[in-house]
Amino acid sequence: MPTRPLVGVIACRREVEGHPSHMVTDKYLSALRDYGLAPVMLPVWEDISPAEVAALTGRLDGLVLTGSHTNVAPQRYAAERIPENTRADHDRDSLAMALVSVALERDLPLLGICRGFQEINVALGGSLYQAVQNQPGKLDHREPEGDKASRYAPAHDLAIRPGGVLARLFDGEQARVNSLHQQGIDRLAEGLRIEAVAPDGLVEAASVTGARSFALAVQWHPEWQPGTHALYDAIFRGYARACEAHQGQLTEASI
Ligand SMILES: N[C@@H](CCC(=O)NCCCC(=O)O)C(=O)O
Repeated sequence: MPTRPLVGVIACRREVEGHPSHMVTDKYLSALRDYGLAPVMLPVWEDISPAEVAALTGRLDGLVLTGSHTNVAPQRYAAERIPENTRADHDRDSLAMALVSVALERDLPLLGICRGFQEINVALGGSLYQAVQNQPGKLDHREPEGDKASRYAPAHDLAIRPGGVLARLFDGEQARVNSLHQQGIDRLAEGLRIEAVAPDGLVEAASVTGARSFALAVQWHPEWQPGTHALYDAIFRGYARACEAHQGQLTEASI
């Protein structure tokens, strides 16, 4: 019986009922499940060792770096924390940086979402605006008020760059996407290709130049009801195909 590709999903550290915990919100896991994948949560410790990372990822067919209300530590891109930057998760930062290297070294399909997009940029040498709304000429990209349907509703236009990964996945040069982030791409890392921008010029998606597998990261949240949004659906279909291909390679290799 064919097994589903196994996809590692990075956790966040939270306190649950008074206990330190590792968690992933369901929408990431259910979206991966709905597209035929088997998601598994990857726990995060700041002092995780390379051997532990290798053991956690050795059987995976893909990696997903999710969104989170916490922020990548500004020290990781040689910046001082600003007052608007109030939430950190150093345990998550540590594994996220390691997973970017693992994905690219081992051609593991990599999907970054929101904080995950920012992590990939920082891991590859880029930097972030800690409060995009403070930048002259930039929109306020923060999470709107209201119920979840309102918060994850399309919030701004998106211009998709022709000839890239996203343009190959999605037949269209324009879309509208949700927006739930205060931070954003300042200096784009070398080795990343711009795939889409917001009306204010903020980079909203990038791919890893020369990656031999799927390596795409987006600032918005395609895991939110992807079946109702053509662009979100195209991203998850493309990612699932890449994970299936990786699984096939492993299966062939294991014969
Ligand atoms: N904290 C960063 C990234 C924002 C982000 O990932 N938001 C996710 C909200 C919760 C979820 O849907 O997972 C920033 O503010 O830029």
